Amino acid sequence: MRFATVDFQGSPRAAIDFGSHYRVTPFQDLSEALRELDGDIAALADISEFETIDAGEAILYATTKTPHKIICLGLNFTDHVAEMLHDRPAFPTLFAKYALTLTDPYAAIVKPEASNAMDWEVEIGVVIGKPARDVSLEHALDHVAGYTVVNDVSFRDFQNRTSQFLQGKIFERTTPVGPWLVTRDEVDDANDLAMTLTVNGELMQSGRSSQMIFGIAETIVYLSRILTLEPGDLLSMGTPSGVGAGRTPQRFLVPGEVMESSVEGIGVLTNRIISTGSSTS
Ligand SMILES: NC(=O)N[C@@H](O)C(=O)O
Repeated sequence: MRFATVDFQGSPRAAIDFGSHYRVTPFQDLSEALRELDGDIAALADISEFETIDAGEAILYATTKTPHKIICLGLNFTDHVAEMLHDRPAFPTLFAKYALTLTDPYAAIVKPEASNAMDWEVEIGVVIGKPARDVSLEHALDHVAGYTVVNDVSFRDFQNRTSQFLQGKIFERTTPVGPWLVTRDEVDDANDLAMTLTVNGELMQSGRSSQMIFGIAETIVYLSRILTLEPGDLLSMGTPSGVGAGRTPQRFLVPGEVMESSVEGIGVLTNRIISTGSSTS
């Protein structure tokens, strides 16, 4: 099944994708729906109270607009570790983002005046279903509601100011998520999906999630030793090689450019970079 957060009469709503139309539920987004349904995404389809909107008219918002936690892995693809001149990490390199950092799958993204090193990173997003605490590798994927696409847009000049990534990863409304949440049964093996990113149609990143150093189940086990992963939380699994900072000469995004971030079997994000003061709609 495929789910999305869509606009309904001006506000976001969790919805089920029925191809020609969306069935719109009372929940404000998929994270809230998962929290209210104890992580059982399939139960969303049984909600009796709903409206419908034509798929052609649907405006899609960030799949998860209100996650309690957004936990990201850095340096999790062997070729990206190499291009960034880092050593292979012994443990997952973690950083967080805030809900205010997230934006919609087709939104224009404002290039902040403060940064001149805006970069792209296509990633697989994992949306948590059932709460996960101290889970085993065998059962780890049972806690996954589904997958989505994330572009971990990064600001290298801020990111490299200190040993911590955070300040280069949390600029307001710069991380698109979506277009859909695709349930596990629809994805053959999320640990072996093709991932690409283009800028103005030029291929920048082309990798497979099979290059991940820490896989999805392993990461859930690792994090669940630290804290409870709650329904609607978003994990972002890291990016393959081909980022702007890894190139010679380095290349960064400027207003007018368009990124397309795609993950096989899940979807494509399309985002134009605009300058401050331009309208985002
Ligand atoms: N370099 C860098 O920030 N990379 C991470 O975000 C990543 O590996 O995904």
